[in-house]
Amino acid sequence: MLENSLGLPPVIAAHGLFRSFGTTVALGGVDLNIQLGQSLAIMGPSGSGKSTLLHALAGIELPDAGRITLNLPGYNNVQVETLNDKARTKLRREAFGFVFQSGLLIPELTAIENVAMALMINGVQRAAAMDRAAQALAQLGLAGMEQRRIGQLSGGQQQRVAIARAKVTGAGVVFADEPTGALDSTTGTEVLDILLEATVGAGKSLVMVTHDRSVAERCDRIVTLRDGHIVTDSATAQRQTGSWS
Ligand SMILES: Nc1ncnc2c1ncn2[C@@H]1O[C@H](COP(=O)(O)OP(=O)(O)OP(=O)(O)O)[C@@H](O)[C@H]1O
Repeated sequence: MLENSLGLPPVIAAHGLFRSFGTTVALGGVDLNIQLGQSLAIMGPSGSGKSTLLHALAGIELPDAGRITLNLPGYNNVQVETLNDKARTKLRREAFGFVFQSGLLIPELTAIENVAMALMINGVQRAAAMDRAAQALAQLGLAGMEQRRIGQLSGGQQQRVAIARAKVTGAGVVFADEPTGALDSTTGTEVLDILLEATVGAGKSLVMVTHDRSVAERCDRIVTLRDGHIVTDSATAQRQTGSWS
C-alpha cells in the first residue's frame, strides 16, 4: 500500500470500486487514496458518480466490487466491504462525520440535542454530551442558539450545527456533500472556512463533493469524475509537473 511522506498509510485506500444500477455504471473501477489531514474535493458533471463514490468511501452503500481499506484510530487495516450493516453503522458513528446539504439534522430536536445525540449514541452520558455539545456550538459561533430547533436556524447556522456534530465525536474523516450548495456566497464562504478549520485544521481528513470550482479550489486536492471514472487528479498532475513533493 502506498504511504505518504510521513510513512503513514492512507486513512482510506479504495481500489477497483465498481457499482452499477441496472445498465448504468455509476463507478467503473475507481482507485483513490486519501491521506491523513488531506482535504479532497470530488468534482464532475451531474451523474458522473460523485455521490456513489462518497457513499462507498463512507461505508453508506457498498460497491458491487472493489476494496476499501481504513487506517484510522481504532480501525487499523479494516476492510469496509467485509463489514456487515451493524458494523458499518458503528464505523460511521465513531470514525466518520457527515455534513450534507440538508436532511441529516433532526428537525424535532434542538441544535444542542442534535450535536449531543451524536455522542450519546456512542455511549457518552447525557450530561457530559450536552456539555461537550454546548462547547462545540460555542466554538462555531452558535452560543445562545443551543435551544433553537433546526427550523429556527438559517441555512448557514444549520450547517454549523452539522459541522459541530461531525467535530464533537472526534471523527477522523468528515464527508461533505455540497455543504455550501444551498447557501449564499458569503455564508457559503464562512461555512467552508469553519469546515476546513474543524477538519484539516484539526489534523482530520475532509472528502467533499462539490459542483463549485471555487469551493473545490480551497481543498488540497481535486479529483474529477466522468462516467464513473477519475479523469483528472490534481495530486497526480502536480507530481507529474514536479511541484508535488
Ligand atoms: N439508487 C439508484 N438507482 C438507480 N440509478 C442510480 C442510483 N443512484 C445513482 N444512480 C445513477 O448512477 C449514476 C451516478 O449517480 P450519482 O448520484 O453518483 O452521480 P453524481 O455525480 O453524484 O450526480 P449529481 O451531481 O447530479 O448529484 C447516475 O447515472 C445515476 O442516475
